[in-house]
Parts: sequence; C-alpha cells; structure tokens
Amino acid sequence: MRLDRGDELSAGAAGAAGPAPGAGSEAPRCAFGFVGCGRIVTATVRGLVASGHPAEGIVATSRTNAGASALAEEQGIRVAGGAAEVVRFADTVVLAVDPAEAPGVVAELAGTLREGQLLVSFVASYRLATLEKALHGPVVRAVPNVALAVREGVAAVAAGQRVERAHWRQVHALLGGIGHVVVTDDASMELVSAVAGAGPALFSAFGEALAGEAVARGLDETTAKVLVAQSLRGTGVLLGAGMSLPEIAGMVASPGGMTRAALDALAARDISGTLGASVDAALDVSHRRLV
Ligand SMILES: NC(=O)C1=CN([C@@H]2O[C@H](COP(=O)(O)OP(=O)(O)OC[C@H]3O[C@@H](n4cnc5c(N)ncnc54)[C@H](OP(=O)(O)O)[C@@H]3O)[C@@H](O)[C@H]2O)C=CC1
Ligand SMILES: O=C(O)[C@@H]1CCC=N1
Repeated sequence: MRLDRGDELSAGAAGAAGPAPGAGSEAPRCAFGFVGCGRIVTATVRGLVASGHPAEGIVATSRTNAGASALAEEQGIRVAGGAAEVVRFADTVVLAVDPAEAPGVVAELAGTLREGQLLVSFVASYRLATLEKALHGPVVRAVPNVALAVREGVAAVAAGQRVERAHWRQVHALLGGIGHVVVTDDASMELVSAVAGAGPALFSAFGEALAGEAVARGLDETTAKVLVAQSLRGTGVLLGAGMSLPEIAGMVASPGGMTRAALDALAARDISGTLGASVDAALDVSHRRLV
C-alpha cells in the first residue's frame, strides 16, 4: 500500500481495522516510532532528519496528535492513530510521554509489542525494572537532551536484561548520529536527568542571569544577550575541539586579572552550593514521582 509522508496511518488506512480496500496487506516499515510527540521527540526527529534519516521512516503519535501533526507538517514524518499503530509500523518504539502518563501507556503497549521488539523509554523517573516487569521484552532507558535537534545532544542509556547486540545497533541508529551516547546504569539516571537532561536549561538560565547583570549595570539588552549567547556557544565549540572545562577557564583568566576576580567572587558565594541546591531540587521531584 502507498502512504505519503505525513499521512495519517489511521485505522481506516492501515491500522487495526486492516488495510484500506484495494491496498496490499503489507504495513509500511518505519525504523522509529514515537509514542508521545512533545519537545524531546521534536528535538530527536529534527536531529534524525537533519542527519539524513528518511522522514517517511519515522512515525509518531500523541494523545491529541497535535505534536505529531505539527512535526509531520514540518519534517514530513508519518502520523499514527495511536500507540498500537506505532508499534505495528515501527521497528524501534520510543516512549516519550509525561511521567504520570507512562504507566497507563506502558500497560497499553504491553499487549501489542512483537516478540523481541525494542522499546526505548525517554520517560523521566521511570525505572528500567518497572518497564521490564510490565513489558517482558527488550527495553532501554535513555535520558537525552534537546541538543539532539542540532546533532549535539547527549544521551545516557541503560539496558534491560533482554537487550541483545542487534538492539544496541538500533539504539545507536536512533541516538548515535545526533548525540554522544554514554552507557550507564539505571541507578544513575535521576542524576543524569538533573545535570544533562536539564543541562541546556541550566546553562541557559546561567546565561540569562549573566546578561541580566550586564543590563542592570547599563549595557543594552540586545548587546548583552548576543555577547553572552556567543560566549556560551564559543565555549561549547572549544569543548568540542577537545579542551576541558578547567583548561578553558585557565586560558581566559590572566593572573591577577578580571576573570580571576570574577571566578573568586563566584567561589566565595558558593557556586557549588547553589548548583548543589539546583541538582537536589531536581532529584527531589524525580524521587517523589519515581516508579
Ligand atoms: N524535554 C526534555 O528535554 C526531556 C524530556 N524527557 C522526558 O521525556 C518525556 C517527554 O518530555 P517532553 O517532550 O518534554 O514533554 P512534552 O510535555 O513536551 O510532551 C509530552 C508528549 O506526551 C504526549 N502524551 C501525554 N500523555 C499521552 C498518552 N496517554 N498517550 C500518548 N501520548 C501522550 C503528549 O501528547 P499531547 O500533547 O497530545 O497531550 C505530548 O506529545 C517526559 O517523560 C520527560 O521527562 C527526558 C529527557 C529530556
Ligand atoms: O524537566 C524534566 O522533568 C525532564 C527531565 C529532564 C529534562 N526534562
């Protein structure tokens, strides 16, 4: 059967009700199917398509399908009529719904996944063991961040007991071209979420605060924002070129100079304590909703 990019894979077309009259019985294959289509899936899909992955090999659904339809419009992916349809069409299923919704969606998925079909969960505060207990199949928990959109993301991954070599290849195909993949264990995932999942937001907040202090002292807002944003970006590129964070700081701070004084003032006001409170606040949310 033929389905165009962005077509609804609704029951009437190819879903539970079977293929449309006159169509072949073969379901179109998609490498990746997303259940939930909000911010992190949008970032992932943008990265995949930018890295050359065919959009027609990606299918997504969400509760209202607003996010999936917007992404179909923007990137040309397919839209499915529900989670079961994503499972039917996709080789790898990615779960990316709100943590509170995850148990219900996983229960729905449990009866539909094929033998050996890989599920990758991006859901925060949702333990690998909980997922394995519900699905009895190969599962990988991943904590990505939104820089996947520009192929500069990072994703920590932890694999369940039924994950085999071929499943790792699927994980690499999903994340390896759009981010740095770090293999870790499930117990580390709450901390990973607090520092790397949240990382782009934390560094952005730091930049906003820095620019705000410059504006408070008389610099015009546009200039301040450009200067700080480009400084953040340049720091990232220096890191990408192989420098470490202390090396970058050391390259800037002349002995007895302005940067040294600025860094000392940060240390004196306990920057570690401030960031520690930020990490603890994130962990507190995660631990309260952890299942
Ligand atoms: N944003 C980030 O940087 C990161 C997010 N995560 C995790 O990824 C998950 C998604 O986050 P994010 O994209 O930010 O969240 P969003 O709020 O942007 O998106 C949530 C998506 O889930 C869909 N959804 C909710 N309930 C259901 C359901 N019952 N069935 C199908 N779809 C459903 C929503 O659909 P609709 O809009 O139609 O209601 C929406 O598309 C979360 O668990 C989050 O913790 C992990 C790492 C980083
Ligand atoms: O804010 C959140 O809860 C999720 C987890 C890490 C990034 N976003």
